[in-house]
Amino acid sequence: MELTVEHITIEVARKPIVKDLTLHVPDKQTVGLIGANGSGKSTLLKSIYKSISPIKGTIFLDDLDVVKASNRRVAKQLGVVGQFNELNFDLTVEQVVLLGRTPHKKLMESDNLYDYQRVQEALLRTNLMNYRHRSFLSLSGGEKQRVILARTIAQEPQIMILDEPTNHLDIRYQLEILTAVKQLNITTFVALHDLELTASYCDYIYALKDGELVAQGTPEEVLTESLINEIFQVNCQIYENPITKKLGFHYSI
Ligand SMILES: Nc1ncnc2c1ncn2[C@@H]1O[C@H](COP(=O)(O)OP(=O)(O)OP(=O)(O)O)[C@@H](O)[C@H]1O
Repeated sequence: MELTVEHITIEVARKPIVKDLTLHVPDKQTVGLIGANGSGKSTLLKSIYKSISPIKGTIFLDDLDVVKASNRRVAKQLGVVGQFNELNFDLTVEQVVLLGRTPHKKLMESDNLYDYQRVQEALLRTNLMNYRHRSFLSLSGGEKQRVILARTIAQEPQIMILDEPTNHLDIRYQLEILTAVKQLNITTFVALHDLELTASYCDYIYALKDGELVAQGTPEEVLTESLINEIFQVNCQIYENPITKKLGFHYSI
C-alpha cells in the first residue's frame, strides 16, 4: 500500500502549521520524517490518521481518499503509534492488544480464534508474553509504548504511522521496536528525532522546517552537516559508525 500526500495545508488555531506539502511513501518502504520541535511533524501525521483535517490538499492510501473516508474504513488499513499513549481506564495488556482488532469487527461481534491468534503473535513480536495479564496502567512508559505497538500489529494494518515511537524507550527497546516494525514488511512513515536511528532504519527521508519540506532523499543525501545545522541549529560532524557502518553524528552548539 502506498501513501500519497499532495499539496496539503493544515491550520491550527488559524495559523498555517503545514504548508502546501507533497510527499510519497512507496509500498513496503520505511520513510522517515525529521524536523525540529514544532516544525509540524505531528500535525502532518495527525492529518494522515484523521485526527485533524487539512484545509487544502489530498491524502490517499492507494486509491482510498483518507480525507473523505470514514475513520473505520481508514483504520482497517492504517495503524498508528502516537507520542502519548495513555488510557483513562484500566485493562490488561492482552485486552489492550485485543482492541487492535476493533476496526475489523461488526458491532457486538465477539472475538474469535483468529483474533486471539493475532493478539498472541503481536505479544510475541513485541516480547510481551509475560506481561499479558498485567494491568496496562501499572506499566512503565516504555512498556506501554510496546503494548501500543503490539495493539497496532494485532490490527494487521497495511501501513503504519509512528510518531516518535522510541520516546520513553531505553536503547535496547529503541532498536527492538524499530526492528519489530521493519520485520512487519509493511509501508511505514515514521517521525524520529534520533538521526542515527533514522539513518539506520529509513530507506528515504523527508526533512521539515516551519511546516515546509526543505529536503528529501536517501539518508546519505539528506543527512548532511549543513542541513542538520539548518534545521536543528547545531554544529554537526558526520562519520561512519564503525558498528552499523551507517551514518554517525557528533553535535555541539
Ligand atoms: N492545538 C494547538 N493550538 C495551537 N498551536 C498548536 C496546536 N497544536 C500544535 N500547535 C503548534 O503547531 C506547531 C507544530 O506542532 P507539531 O506538534 O506538529 O510539531 P512537531 O514537529 O511534531 O514537534 P515535536 O518534535 O516537538 O513533537 C507548534 O508550534 C505547536 O505549538
